Amino acid sequence: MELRRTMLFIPGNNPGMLQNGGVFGADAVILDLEDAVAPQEKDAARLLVAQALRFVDYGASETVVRINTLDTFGRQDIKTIVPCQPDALLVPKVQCAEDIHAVVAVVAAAERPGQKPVKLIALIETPRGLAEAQAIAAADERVAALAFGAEDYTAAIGAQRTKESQEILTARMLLVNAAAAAGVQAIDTPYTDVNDESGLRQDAAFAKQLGFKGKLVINPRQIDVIHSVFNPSDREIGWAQRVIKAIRQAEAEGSGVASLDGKMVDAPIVSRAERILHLARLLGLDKEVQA
Ligand SMILES: CC(C)(COP(=O)(O)OP(=O)(O)OC[C@H]1O[C@@H](n2cnc3c(N)ncnc32)[C@H](O)[C@@H]1OP(=O)(O)O)[C@@H](O)C(=O)NCCC(=O)NCCSC(=O)C[C@@](O)(CC(=O)O)C(=O)O
Ligand SMILES: [Mg+2]
Repeated sequence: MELRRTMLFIPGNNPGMLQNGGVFGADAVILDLEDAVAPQEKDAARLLVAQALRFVDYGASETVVRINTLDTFGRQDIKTIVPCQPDALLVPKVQCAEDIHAVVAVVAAAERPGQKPVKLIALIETPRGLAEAQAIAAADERVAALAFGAEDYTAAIGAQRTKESQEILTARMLLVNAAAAAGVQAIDTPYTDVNDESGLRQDAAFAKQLGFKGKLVINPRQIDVIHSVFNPSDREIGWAQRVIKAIRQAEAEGSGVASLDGKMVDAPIVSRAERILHLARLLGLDKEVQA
């Protein structure tokens, strides 16, 4: 499982930001050729991003490039970018499984022999894309995650965007379900007020509660806040360890159900605890913790 707690957008036409983007510790950097770049700057940005992939050290961050749609600049983006070996492409405004098939065909033709296959992350930000999200997620084995773009989505459905975000609750839940049904990750929309740390913390905590595995990020100051939310807390790790202990003891006594703090522990609780411990191990947080 890839860690994608934070995926930092870096405008593809900003050499300074492209140069420094690796130092912030985001799980992924998204070098953006789409909406952060004006049409007259697309060609220059594409070359800058290609150079960045070759020469900038993004450390442990997954390298992702947001391409344009195939009916605009996307084909040229793929031809130039894929040979520079990004880990993944973020495909915007995906409407249906056929959009993924079309991108896969262009990507496969652009890959060099022996190159590690480039993964795809589908950005779901249109009403049709949301309606088809499960088919999109299952369209090809390259699809590793669905990401949600709430600004384009709410604009398209004519909803008013609010801090409370009630208007995107259903969309968020549908997206998490579609991703889970296809066995891929769900990544939440960016929080656009970069100066509102407590709002970001609340928003990220709610996204985690809904089942998202991380968030798109627009500013480096948002990264630590989001990591602290998506990292399992000592309390969660301690609870998970006690769940595993309790179920092992019950199994040794011939039962598949245990009791912990007066609450039933059975298979789904155990699998939640195992997911927490798996994430804790990935993050090196799997020390003995007392809840
Ligand atoms: C928001 C703001 C203007 C704030 O500026 P500020 O100046 O207040 O930032 P400060 O914090 O003061 O910066 C302190 C230092 O960090 C550096 N620094 C800042 N941001 C950095 C960064 N991202 N990467 C590397 N470095 C960075 C900066 O250069 C400075 O470095 P230095 O001068 O050396 O000290 C700035 O962050 C920014 O431009 N973000 C990227 C915005 C963007 O990419 N949007 C498009 C993608 S979203 C999207 O498309 C979603 C969606 O698809 C969703 C949907 O559909 O719903 C859609 O369509 O909307
Ligand atoms: Mg968008």
